[in-house]
Amino acid sequence: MRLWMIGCGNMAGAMLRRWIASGVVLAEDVHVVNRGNRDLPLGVVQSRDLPDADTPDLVILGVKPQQLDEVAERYAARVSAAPVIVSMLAGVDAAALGSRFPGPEPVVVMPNLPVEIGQGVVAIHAPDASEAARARVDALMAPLGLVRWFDDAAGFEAAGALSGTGPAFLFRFIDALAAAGEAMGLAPDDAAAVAKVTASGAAAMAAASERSPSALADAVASPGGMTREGLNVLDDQSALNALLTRTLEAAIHRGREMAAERRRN
Ligand SMILES: NC(=O)C1=CN([C@@H]2O[C@H](COP(=O)(O)OP(=O)(O)OC[C@H]3O[C@@H](n4cnc5c(N)ncnc54)[C@H](OP(=O)(O)O)[C@@H]3O)[C@@H](O)[C@H]2O)C=CC1
Ligand SMILES: O=C(O)[C@@H]1CCC=N1
Repeated sequence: MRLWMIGCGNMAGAMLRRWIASGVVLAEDVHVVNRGNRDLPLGVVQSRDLPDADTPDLVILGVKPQQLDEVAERYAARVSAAPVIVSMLAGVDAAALGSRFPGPEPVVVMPNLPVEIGQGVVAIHAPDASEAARARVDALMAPLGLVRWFDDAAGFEAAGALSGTGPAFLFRFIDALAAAGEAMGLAPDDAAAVAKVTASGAAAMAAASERSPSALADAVASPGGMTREGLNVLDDQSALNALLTRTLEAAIHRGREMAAERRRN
């Protein structure tokens, strides 16, 4: 599959590394346009402009949402013959994408960083996409992890916010566990190592188990033991649930503000 990638930083770079590692894309079939060269897989061409070669099978947009108009102005005509353009820009819906890039079918995705190891989530919203566009996007996204199409905008917004931002919240949780360990007297290195492996082991178990995370928590909490006392703190007045609901609400609120900014422009 031949790709042109306009903007390839943290997120698009993570996707690209997985595409190449999985073999779904060959490095020599990828042309990246960034403002400066990045550390990308060997064989990927990087430049400051799109090539004059034939149009690719897919164009991937990986710049920041605030850069949408700048890159549309510069590249819309050049990509107009491509069959599909995929945007990962938060707060940029299919209408905002399609109006700036006439020609290709617009597909909006919200990936997350663990796609780099094939354990990410890619939420996709493109209710009007043709079967051919869906098949092409599915083939590309399959090696990244869980791929879910949401035909309703609300479902896509909620799933995209949860999966797209979620890794950052979990990374914070790991740090908070380590900090709590330090507060109990652990050396920083020990606290960080123990917190990381505790998190990765528990996450892997939750993903693989037929038991729910709640049932697994109960399995850790021996009756009358230590864990239950700790869970009682987290569960008191649904403290953790309330905190995460507020967290996700704040992220979604910002996504809506960004979407409104793109509509105004
Ligand atoms: N980070 C994440 O976990 C997620 C991010 N996203 C979305 O991904 C997008 C990128 O975010 P992220 O990867 O974090 O940001 P980065 O800043 O890491 O990546 C942006 C990339 O765009 C390039 N760029 C900027 N301006 C231009 C231009 N005019 N022409 C060509 N390339 C340009 C930058 O190049 P240079 O470095 O040379 O300036 C950089 O490589 C955002 O829209 C965000 O909403 C979506 C889901 C998750
Ligand atoms: O923070 C952001 O805006 C992007 C979208 C989801 C994750 N990162």
